[in-house]
Amino acid sequence: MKVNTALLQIDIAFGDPKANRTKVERYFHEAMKQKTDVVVLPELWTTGYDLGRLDEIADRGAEETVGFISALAKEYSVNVVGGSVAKQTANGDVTNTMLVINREGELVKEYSKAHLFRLMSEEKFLKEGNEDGNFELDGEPCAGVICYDIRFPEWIRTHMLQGSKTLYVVAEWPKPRVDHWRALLISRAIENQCYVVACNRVGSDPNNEFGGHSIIIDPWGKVVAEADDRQELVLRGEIDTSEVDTIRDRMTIYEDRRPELYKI
Ligand SMILES: NC(=O)CCC(=O)C(=O)O
Repeated sequence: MKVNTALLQIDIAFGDPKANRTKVERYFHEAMKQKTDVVVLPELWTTGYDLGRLDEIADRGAEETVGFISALAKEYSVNVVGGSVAKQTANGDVTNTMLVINREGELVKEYSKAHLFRLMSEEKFLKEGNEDGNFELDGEPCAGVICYDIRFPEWIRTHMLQGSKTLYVVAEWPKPRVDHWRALLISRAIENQCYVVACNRVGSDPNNEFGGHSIIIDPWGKVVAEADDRQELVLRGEIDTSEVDTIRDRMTIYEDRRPELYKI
């Protein structure tokens, strides 16, 4: 299946959900000028990393964000891997949660970041998730993870063993480690023989400068499209999930695995 993807690589206003929604709406309309099947947003795009003010700015039950994305998805009949937001749960915890919404405007998946990133103090303010990020869009099996999660190849493999062909990654990845970002994403694509569609932010907040380089990688590890490190833009690329089957049939790594030897 051919899937036209559009990644919104944007700067994020620190702790200002209203300003961020206005910007996302603008870029969303821009993206919809061309045929698009899936729109992807970055990590924590409503609040940025303003973790000290989550009491005030986290989205209760993620209801406001789901309503916002759902309206856009329905208006344009497009699937949305809606980045992640700080979601305040019923018991008062806050999770870093990806929201996936289909063309009908239905919430098809919530995935909460499983690996919290201590270098950005996530473990002090956020609760980790314990569920996987598998979902379907237009009948195709996909997986979604959040930023630091890509450093855990066993977590990505756990998803791919369920049959996913496309890995969506949403991120706020700092510039000083952007070489890790590229290398890790290319490795995840090659070792899992899957498409990787990864949306990062640009700009800076009081603590970090972010590295952009949103990227689409094919299941052979070739870069299909890549943004630079500073520009706000819509990065577009077409993926063809039948390529995944071709490569998996030709080089049979899933059949050749020896899980009985692995000690993890
Ligand atoms: N927001 C994040 O999870 C950042 C992860 C990161 O920077 C890394 O190096 O890993």
